[in-house]
Formats: sequence, structure tokens, C-alpha cells
Amino acid sequence: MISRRRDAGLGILAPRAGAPALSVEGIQCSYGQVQVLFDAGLVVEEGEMVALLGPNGVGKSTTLKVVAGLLRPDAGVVRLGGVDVTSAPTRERIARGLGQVVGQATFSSLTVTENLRMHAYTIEDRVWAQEAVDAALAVFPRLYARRDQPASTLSGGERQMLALAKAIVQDPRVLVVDEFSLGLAPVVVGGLIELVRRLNERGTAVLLVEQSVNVALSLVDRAYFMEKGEIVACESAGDLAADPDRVRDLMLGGHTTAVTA
Ligand SMILES: Nc1ncnc2c1ncn2[C@@H]1O[C@H](COP(=O)(O)OP(=O)(O)OP(=O)(O)O)[C@@H](O)[C@H]1O
Repeated sequence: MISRRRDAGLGILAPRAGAPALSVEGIQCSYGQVQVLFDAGLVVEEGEMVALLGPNGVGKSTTLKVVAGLLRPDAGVVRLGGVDVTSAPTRERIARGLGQVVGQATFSSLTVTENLRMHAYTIEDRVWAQEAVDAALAVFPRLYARRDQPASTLSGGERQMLALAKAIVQDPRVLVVDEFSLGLAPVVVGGLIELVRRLNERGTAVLLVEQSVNVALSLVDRAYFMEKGEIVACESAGDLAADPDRVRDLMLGGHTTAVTA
């Protein structure tokens, strides 16, 4: 099993004791002149698994891109372990324990193994880095069989596996995942879900955007619901599972409920 190893040589401050794994506060974000996030905020505590749900086009993926450092917000703060990373490059976020399965960011001309090695770059101990790559490949026999193929030749499901294998290499403190069930066969989704569950059981906090509400609610502790770029509700998965009508209403939008947690 991979041991925790962080802050490799970047001179990065330790996270604040007791701070959430991830917090997002007051995010405003635009594509050109069009604003899509309005004061969006959420919290993922250490070791927690949380979903971000809502109708199409309300800003869920945009929120994850802001967390991952792929988009710079117009206003607001992103913190990892209590440390403000709003202006930090992706490399620093990874070093602070952020793993991301957002936008399938693989290097398509590099092989599967080379892609994993790229994502082990924050690990100073090169022997340990190789062990981490081997451990990640061991989780996915399909990827192991394709380890010397360019990532461009992988299927959609195999690319999602590679994206999660990257996260295993990084051994993240908090993992953000954007819609891994989209377009994948149920058997592949089942395997990916199991892996995310195992990562979470080992202590990785998870923020999940997922089209399938059933998949999401079977996994998470809490769910935030987003509408038109704002968080409109936050409820426990247990309460939501007992109230399918409320879940349907929240997923259809048109809600004005205040955030309760
Ligand atoms: N690169 C982009 N350029 C311009 N507009 C964009 C871009 N990406 C997303 N948008 C717009 O921003 C809004 C929010 O998109 P986003 O992908 O964050 O929503 P979402 O809630 O994740 O949707 P879905 O559930 O359909 O994936 C949408 O209106 C979308 O059309």
C-alpha cells in the first residue's frame, strides 16, 4: 500500500490543524463576458465524501475547474487544508495534496507509464515514485496491459482509469472527480466507484460531480445542489435517500431553499 508523502521539496507550509480538506468561498467566475458562478461556496472536511449535483449547465464543472486551478475566478477564495491556493499553479495544488480527475488531462503522445511518471514528479524519492506507479498499474490490469501504448490509443473508459491511476500515484489528501459515469459501461463505472470508495476509506476526501444522482448518493456523506451558479441546498445523503421527491425537485432546478449545512 502506498504511504502518505507530501510537500515534496516545494517549501510548502503544512495545512492548518482542523481546517477542512477543501473550502471554496464566494466564487465568481466568467467565460468572457458571461458570468456562470455567483458566490459559489462549499466545504469538504478531511476524509469526507461530498457530491456537487444539479441540472445541466449550472456551473458544477466550472466549480471543479476553479478548484483544480484550470480557471482563475474573478473573486472568491479556494483553500486546501486551510491554505489559500486561489492564485497557486496546479503544480502547487498537487503538492498540497489535490488530486483531480477533471477534463481528462492526459498527455496523449506519452505512454500510459510515462503519463503516470509525470504525475509522480512531486515525489522526491525516485524509488518510491516508481513503486507508486507500479502500485497504480496493479490496480488496473487493463492499463497494465497497455502500459507502453500512447494514451491517445486508449478508450474512454481506459482514459478514466488512467486519470484515477494518476490520482493513486499522487495519493491525494483531497480528490475532485468530474463525472466518471458519463458515457462509460456500467461495469467500468462500478470498478471506478469501488476505487474511489477505497481511496476515501484510506483517508482521501472526495468532491464528486456526477450526472447519476443514484451513483452519487450511494457514495457520499453529503450533497450540495447547484442552480444557476449558486449553491441552493446542502443535505445529508441519508435524508436525501429518504426523500426522492425532494431530490427530483432539486435536480429539476427552480429552488430557492437556503443552504442548511
Ligand atoms: N469553455 C467555455 N466557454 C464558454 N462557456 C462555457 C465554457 N464551459 C462552460 N460554459 C458555460 O458555462 C455554464 C456552466 O457550465 P458547466 O460545464 O460548469 O456546467 P455543469 O453544471 O457542469 O453542466 P453539465 O451537468 O451539463 O456538465 C454553461 O452555460 C456552459 O455552457
